[in-house]
Amino acid sequence: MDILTLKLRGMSCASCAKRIEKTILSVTGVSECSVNFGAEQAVVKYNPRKTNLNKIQSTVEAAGYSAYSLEDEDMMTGEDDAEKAVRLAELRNLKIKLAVAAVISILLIIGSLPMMIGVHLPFIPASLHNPWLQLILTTPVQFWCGYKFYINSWKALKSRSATMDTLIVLGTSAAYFYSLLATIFPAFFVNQGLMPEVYYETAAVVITLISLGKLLESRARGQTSEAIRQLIGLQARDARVIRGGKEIDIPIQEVRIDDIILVRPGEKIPVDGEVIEGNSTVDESMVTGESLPNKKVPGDEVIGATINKTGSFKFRATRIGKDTFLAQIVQLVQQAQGSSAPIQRLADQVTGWFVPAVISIAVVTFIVWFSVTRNLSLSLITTVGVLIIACPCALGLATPTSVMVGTGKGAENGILIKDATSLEMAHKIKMIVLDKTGTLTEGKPTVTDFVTVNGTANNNEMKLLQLVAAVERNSEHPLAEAIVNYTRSQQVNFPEAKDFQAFAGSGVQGVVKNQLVQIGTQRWLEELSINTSYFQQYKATWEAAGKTVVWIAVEGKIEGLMGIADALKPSSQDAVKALQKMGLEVVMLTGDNRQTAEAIASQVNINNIFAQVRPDEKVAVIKSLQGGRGRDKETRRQGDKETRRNKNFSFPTPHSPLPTPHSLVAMVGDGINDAPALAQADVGFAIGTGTDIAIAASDITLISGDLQGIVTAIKLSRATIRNIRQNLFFAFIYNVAGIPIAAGVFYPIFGWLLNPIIAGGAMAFSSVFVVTNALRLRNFHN
Ligand SMILES: Nc1ncnc2c1ncn2[C@@H]1O[C@H](COP(=O)(O)OP(=O)(O)OP(=O)(O)O)[C@@H](O)[C@H]1O
Ligand SMILES: [Cu+]
Ligand SMILES: [Mg+2]
Repeated sequence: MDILTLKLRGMSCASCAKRIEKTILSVTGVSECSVNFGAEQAVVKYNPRKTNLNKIQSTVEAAGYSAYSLEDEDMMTGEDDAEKAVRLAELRNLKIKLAVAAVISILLIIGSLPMMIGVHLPFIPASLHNPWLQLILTTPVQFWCGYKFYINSWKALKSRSATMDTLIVLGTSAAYFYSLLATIFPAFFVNQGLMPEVYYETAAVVITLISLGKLLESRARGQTSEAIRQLIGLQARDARVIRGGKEIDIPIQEVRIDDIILVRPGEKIPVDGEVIEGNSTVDESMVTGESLPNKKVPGDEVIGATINKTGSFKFRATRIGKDTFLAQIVQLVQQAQGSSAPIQRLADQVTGWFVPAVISIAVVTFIVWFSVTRNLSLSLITTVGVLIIACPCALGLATPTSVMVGTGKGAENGILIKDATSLEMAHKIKMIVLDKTGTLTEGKPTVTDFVTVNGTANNNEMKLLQLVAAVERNSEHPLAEAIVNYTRSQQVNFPEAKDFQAFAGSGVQGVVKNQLVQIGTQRWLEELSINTSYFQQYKATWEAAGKTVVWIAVEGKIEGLMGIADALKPSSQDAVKALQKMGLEVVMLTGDNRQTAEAIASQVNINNIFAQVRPDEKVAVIKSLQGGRGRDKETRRQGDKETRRNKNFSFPTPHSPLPTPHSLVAMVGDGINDAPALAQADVGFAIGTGTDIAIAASDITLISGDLQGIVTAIKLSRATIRNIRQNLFFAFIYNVAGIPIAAGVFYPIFGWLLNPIIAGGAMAFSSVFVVTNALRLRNFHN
């Protein structure tokens, strides 16, 4: 199965999106397709052996739209020049037509003003009231300015469907042709006992207003994808590479992997790479959202599009083109913007049958009015009003535009939201589970204490350290790294270890110089029946200070104890406080010892702790906090399997009673060993520091390690959902209230009727309102 993202053109409203979706799905070999009207994109899942891009494209074209693939190459350059020229020409054309239509509409309104308000206005020339002149004025508006509506509805008709264009064409044509008959054969109407009234201004003004609405809407919609444009704009244009011993400036597209690139102070770093010479500080805020500049020394990674501050350095390019960190962010945000939120489902269902329903209502309106009143004009006016006001375009725009602005805003703050579903879920979170190491703490532990049973005589201390480091060198656990670094700093060389084994969440073992060395938790060593009744005082003091205590046994006997400290992130305290203030239950989940966990937890004011939880048990903890709920996504199933395999799992008791487990649970982890738990959680936040991010398992990635990002993400989600609700409410109310008024349901009671001109204005501005409201989200800040 391949996945393809298509850029679409020619859609006029949400029912077009539905139609394209159906069209693409009808292609054999396509299994899934979702079209996003706001982003003008389609995501297609297809079997490459049964179909291809060309076939899909030509099917879309046959339905009257155009589609082209978002090629990897263009992704970073945005639309190409030819594409842009076409769009600008179209825009100019639209503006000219609009200007013509507006001038004519004003003349027509002036001409029919005396009739409308029933007063004779001497300064208005009588000729403007002449139906023949009005006919001459209106005809170009109807067929030249309104040409697009005819074309679009004809295309829709050909594939046996109807869109908002159909409604506009039906409504305005009814007004136009009725007036035409009344102009040519007034006698016919008089004979029937009817006034030969004309409604030219209705047709012309409706077309003008809707065109104006479209123009404003497309302009506003252009701004919703501003975040992407800004991201792409961050890219450097060229790079100074060293080739053949010479420094040359080349465009960034020509940079190859392993090129050596020179960066001077104040310059943009062109691509991703690794520093090989020199050092500097780099402002990475545009990508990570983290405001403090980062120090860079040889061996450190640099990210393309970030800005070099103080020093000059050389680096080796490791990722270019679409593989760079920035390109991946752009791609991710684009995908998220194109996805649809569950909250949109209802609106989608409604728009699916909206147009046919409206046409039926219009027909019924006409029949009822005509048979009751025998008044052709009144029947016509109500029918046209229904056709015009009932357009569901605002409904189709309500969610996608807010999602686009919301996800873009996230990216601006260093928060990558995977899809609209995650964005929506985040506002419902009731409980948030924080991993300790690497999430609340820096994840860069250092050995602070080391004691041995036999004291320091005979260099005994260093000999033990040698054994420990020999084993730990084989482990990739952060604690192991701390121990190895400590050993190196003591200038101790260490031998090879044999039979290395790691026990997740417990410790490691290996054979060094024919001795079995075991390093890990007290619990584990006790399980191995090793007497751990030593060092009670040290253990208690270190743990109370929030240090991790690591036990060392050689040949089944305790020989030493290490205290390892991992500093709290500066942001942790405030972030936890903010989360609690938002009404969230904050829980800590860690593999570390209870006392250590408690010490850390008390520093940040967390009361609910799950300690000594093995990595494979974390999924089960999350699941039980969710009330044993299973999840539907594929990744979540993976998590379930994980727990089932672990049959002996007994649920660890939390420190204090937790609230009833039913709420939505979010998990925050460093994204590597916490992956299954992140996938199990309703919303998984991955802490991705630098370029080292595990986006796959999480729903939201915080590019910098700052926990404040969680607060921002939840606030952003809440703001977005509020915005969507406003939009949906407005869009629904507008249609729900507008249709009966236009149909004249209230006419007999209150004398309410909706002039089609007002209906046209309301319809045109409903979508402008929705998009403008979504753009308000751009002002979001936490
Ligand atoms: N390589 C190792 N060397 C020494 N001790 C280890 C090692 N691996 C695990 N341990 C012990 O097992 C405990 C649990 O490890 P685990 O990886 O599950 O959690 P953690 O990284 O300490 O905390 P968190 O769950 O918050 O990330 C550690 O606190 C440590 O005491
Ligand atoms: Cu519409
Ligand atoms: Mg860990």
